[in-house]
Amino acid sequence: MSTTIEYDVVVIGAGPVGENVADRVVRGGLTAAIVERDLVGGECSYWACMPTKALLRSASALRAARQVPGAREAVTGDLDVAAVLGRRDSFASHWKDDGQVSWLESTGIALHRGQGRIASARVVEVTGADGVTTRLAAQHAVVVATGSGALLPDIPGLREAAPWSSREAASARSVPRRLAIIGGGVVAAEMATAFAALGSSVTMLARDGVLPSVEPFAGELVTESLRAAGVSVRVGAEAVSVHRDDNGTVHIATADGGRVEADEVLVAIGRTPNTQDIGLESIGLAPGAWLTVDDTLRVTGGGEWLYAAGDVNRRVLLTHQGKYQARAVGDVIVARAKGEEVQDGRWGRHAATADERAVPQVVFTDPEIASVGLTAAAAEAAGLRIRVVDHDLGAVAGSSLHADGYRGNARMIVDEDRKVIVGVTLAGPDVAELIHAATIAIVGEVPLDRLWHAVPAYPTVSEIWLRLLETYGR
Ligand SMILES: Cc1cc2nc3c(=O)[nH]c(=O)nc-3n(C[C@H](O)[C@H](O)[C@H](O)COP(=O)(O)OP(=O)(O)OC[C@H]3O[C@@H](n4cnc5c(N)ncnc54)[C@H](O)[C@@H]3O)c2cc1C
Ligand SMILES: NC(=O)c1ccc[n+]([C@@H]2O[C@H](COP(=O)([O-])OP(=O)(O)OC[C@H]3O[C@@H](n4cnc5c(N)ncnc54)[C@H](O)[C@@H]3O)[C@@H](O)[C@H]2O)c1
Repeated sequence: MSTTIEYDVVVIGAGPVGENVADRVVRGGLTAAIVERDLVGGECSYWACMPTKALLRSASALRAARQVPGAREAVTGDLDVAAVLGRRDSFASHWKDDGQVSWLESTGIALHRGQGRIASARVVEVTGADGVTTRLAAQHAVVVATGSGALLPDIPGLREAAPWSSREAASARSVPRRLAIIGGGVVAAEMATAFAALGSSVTMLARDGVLPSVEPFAGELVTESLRAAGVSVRVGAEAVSVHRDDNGTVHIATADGGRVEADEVLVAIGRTPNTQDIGLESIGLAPGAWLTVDDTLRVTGGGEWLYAAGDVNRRVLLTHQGKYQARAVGDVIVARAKGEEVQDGRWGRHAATADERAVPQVVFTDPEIASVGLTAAAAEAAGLRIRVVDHDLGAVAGSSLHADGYRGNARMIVDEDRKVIVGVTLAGPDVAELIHAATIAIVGEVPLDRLWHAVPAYPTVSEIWLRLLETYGR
């Protein structure tokens, strides 16, 4: 055991969230160390957001070109799979973290490589690959930003069949001829889209439906388009046993008596927190559990020095929202350390208020699903008196120009008591870039009367805003 190194703040986990926490802390004038056992940059950079979106982007560009006469005629071939995988490799930085390490160096954040474990209040021990343990003492705070890993269900034979998690899908070196996917959520839908476009024969076992947490019309559009792309979407099918035979073929049996054969099976049924081996037991918390936090990201029952941000607190499992939490937690640690005022009220600088009801997400399927805030079902469950306003996204001038046969739908949820928007879902080609306008309307609680004065440019797809307001009525 070496001597103890002291910092103001110690962050465990150098994913996008941990990096941003450390950055805010250092910008605020404190010293910070970050502990990472794998690659600096985390899941998002190497095995999640970036490589998966790179896998999807080429097919999406090809589809877009094929929907516009003139461009369509210029597209004469299919996807170049090797080029797609090559571009993906570069977006995953070839699974090397030199770039991110240089950034850490430039900001003055100290990096300690190894498994970080809380040893006692304010103390983190880091065990490196060489077995040497370094002790870090945090003057003000320890922030757990260890993220999440893929959840594996207890299906007989599944583990022995060496299934893919999202990691193997995102970093695949080749495209399996047949790919089975257990799950129907975001990872399953995106990877079915990507691998079908890359040439796999894909079967999706969507026990609870396709994208069950988005507005139903959006899930239906994606299901329809996956089927049109040749994906066998089996809604309601539950895998009950899995077996990989000596030839490498995976056999899956479903509860309804169905059978699926594949070369690889991807499991995408949600996440589990990376808290199994971070020393939580040393401070009386349960290993393996999600960490519950207050709005300033302080861990419930963890002592005033312990915070958790990003996937590990289960508030929202998305990079941008985790980074938003990181800004709040970094700033609140600095404020508390300096004895400055803590602004933890609703929408205060140090509170992650948007996590509750203003979270944007884009699912990069065909069509894209962009949403923010509440769905109609969620708003009703929350007891709001709402009006649901739907409009055909393909019926605005900008959409018809954007692509021939543009198909899509838009839904706006209005809180009738406050006359503000509390949810928006857009389903259609290239809607990703439209969603921020909705996020601003929701976070700003812009009254509908005022939104009439936010005039969308003609002829853009954004004219959907005007159509939604007209449908609602003035
Ligand atoms: C396939 C897939 C695609 C996704 N696509 C998107 C997307 O398009 N957009 C989006 O917003 N979100 C997306 N997400 C979600 C996104 O990846 C996560 O929300 C994000 O990575 C969370 O960041 P984080 O920093 O909390 O955790 P992570 O990125 O998981 O980083 C945690 C880091 O902590 C390290 N660590 C863990 N335990 C220890 C320890 N004890 N000691 C030292 N280091 C440790 C890990 O090695 C890791 O580097 C996707 C997720 C998946 C699975
Ligand atoms: N574009 C993006 O923003 C993006 C892309 C990928 C992942 N992510 C994030 O990563 C996280 C993980 O994604 P995910 O798809 O693994 O989880 P998810 O929560 O989106 O979907 C999991 C799905 O699996 C189903 N399921 C649960 N247990 C099952 C079982 N035993 N058998 C069959 N189905 C089962 C659930 O009903 C759910 O539909 C999500 O929270 C998501 O927000 C985001």
